[in-house]
Amino acid sequence: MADKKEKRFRFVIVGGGIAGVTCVEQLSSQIPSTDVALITASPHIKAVTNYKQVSKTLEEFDVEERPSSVLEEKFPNLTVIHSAVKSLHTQSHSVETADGRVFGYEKLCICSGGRPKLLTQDNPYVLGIRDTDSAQEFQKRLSKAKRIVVVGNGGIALELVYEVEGCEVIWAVKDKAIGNTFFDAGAAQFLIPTLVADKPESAALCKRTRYTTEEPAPGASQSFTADRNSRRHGSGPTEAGSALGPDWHEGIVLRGTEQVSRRVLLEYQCEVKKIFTSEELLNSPQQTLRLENVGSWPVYIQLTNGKTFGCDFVVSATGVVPNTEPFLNGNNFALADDGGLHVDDHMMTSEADVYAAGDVCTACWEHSPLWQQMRLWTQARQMGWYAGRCMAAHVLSEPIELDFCFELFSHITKFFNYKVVLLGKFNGQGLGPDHELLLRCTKGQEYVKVVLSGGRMVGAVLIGETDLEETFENLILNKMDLTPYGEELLNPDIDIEDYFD
Ligand SMILES: Cc1cc2nc3c(=O)[nH]c(=O)nc-3n(C[C@H](O)[C@H](O)[C@H](O)COP(=O)(O)OP(=O)(O)OC[C@H]3O[C@@H](n4cnc5c(N)ncnc54)[C@H](O)[C@@H]3O)c2cc1C
Ligand SMILES: NC(=O)c1ccc[n+]([C@@H]2O[C@H](COP(=O)([O-])OP(=O)(O)OC[C@H]3O[C@@H](n4cnc5c(N)ncnc54)[C@H](O)[C@@H]3O)[C@@H](O)[C@H]2O)c1
Repeated sequence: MADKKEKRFRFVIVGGGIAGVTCVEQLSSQIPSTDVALITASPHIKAVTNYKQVSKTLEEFDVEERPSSVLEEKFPNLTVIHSAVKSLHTQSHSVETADGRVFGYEKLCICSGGRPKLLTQDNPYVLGIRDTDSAQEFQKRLSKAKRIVVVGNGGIALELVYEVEGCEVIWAVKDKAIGNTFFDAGAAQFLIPTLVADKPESAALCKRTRYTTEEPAPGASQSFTADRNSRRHGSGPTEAGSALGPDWHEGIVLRGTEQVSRRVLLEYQCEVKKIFTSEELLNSPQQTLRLENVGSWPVYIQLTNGKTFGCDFVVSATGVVPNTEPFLNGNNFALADDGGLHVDDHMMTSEADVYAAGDVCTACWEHSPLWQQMRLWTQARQMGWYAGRCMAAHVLSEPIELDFCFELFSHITKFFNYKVVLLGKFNGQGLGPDHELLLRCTKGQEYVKVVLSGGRMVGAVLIGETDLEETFENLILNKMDLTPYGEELLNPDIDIEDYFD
């Protein structure tokens, strides 16, 4: 390492995903004369386009994969290096890439993202979905599949069970309701009928009520079948490396071999006990399967509820692990419990002059009472942008305060073809029993849940075209005492926007 010729840059950013690219853009526009290097393992970079600030904290944007030359043309100060960082030497302020080059830095920002946290690492029948390569592999295997098992209850699982057609899906969730990372059991109940046949809804009654949920019994199953006529056709592939994001499935056909359309069997409150091939099963002394099933599937999955399913393959949609490995050896990074690089309120890690942003880091500052970290595209952009600002402020010796975007958690997404907006402590996270829920639900149309604490709105889940996000965001940010309004707050006959004008 000492013999290798080193090229130095003032700023080095690692990772061409949303966090890294946004950080580069921010640095380059704040200090146009400075030299910046973007080192990325992937051949393309991700760019935010059509950015729209929907309200004070809610934002929407598209993400495009672009050749890195587009970024270099825009910022003449920028050099893009296509190679993976193999090691980091914080003492000498340098990184070494897989092709043996060494780059020195004054300030470094690690934006290397995450990778799927698979149920098992070495089983060819267990797939994760992260980037284009893995999405294409999934699509290829699905096109020959009759039955798959999806394990996990977060964003990817929710998207897959809705999108996959022509293949039976066994969906194993460890919770009592679907979608636990994004919403509560009430919202899950609202969404579940969407997995059933696409019948036109009869005129729905709008009702407002206190929050109640009906949970399936432990180990219970539910099955759903739907007819769908629509088909999507493929567009060009995306590059390997960076995480996919909103609407990643829009461009690809997710279809199995069967004529049936969507068919989902839900297994609640169970985890995976064992995954084995048909050969392993035949050779196993304790045979737990009925013999007629043996050999008809390439892989079998045994669940903790005692059921075993044969399938073509298993999708492990069980979260992400931060990509920290190349940076740890020989350094002294503080890591959070989830394996992310510990960052403070200036996006600084515990190593001097090393910052981190996006899925690779864990926000360890004292959070605003209404914000929490989730590994999302929006937060990757916000963190990259703020890290760039902090790095610039530090070299210019300017003061900088935690950005307003970390004041209130907000996320807009789409599940089961419904617009979903999440605000603040949307699931009452960390509030204990000391909170109240108000609910308005119109079957097939909208689900509105408000979380109140001490009479103040602290969170909301809005599903459907509710048009309430901006007003609710204001009510949350203003910390207004809403006790006098009681349940009128969700009265559908009152135009709430005018009400609080
Ligand atoms: C299937 C899927 C669907 C999703 N849908 C949504 C959604 O609807 N909404 C939403 O908000 N979020 C969604 N997400 C999450 C979102 O995509 C991520 O949170 C976000 O992309 C993280 O951005 P990032 O820049 O931190 O990391 P990444 O996008 O993972 O980028 C990391 C970059 O670092 C590079 N890299 C890694 N290691 C090295 C190394 N050693 N040296 C050099 N370069 C390296 C990689 O090549 C890549 O370019 C989804 C994720 C997946 C997988
Ligand atoms: N629309 C969106 O916003 C969207 C869509 C897709 C993905 N994403 C993001 O992409 C990333 C990856 O998605 P994901 O769905 O893999 O992660 P996730 O964090 O959203 O969900 C992981 C799920 O797996 C479950 N789980 C974890 N370990 C398990 C185990 N051993 N057995 C059974 N279940 C287990 C968890 O309880 C959780 O329900 C996440 O950061 C997610 O937020 C977001």
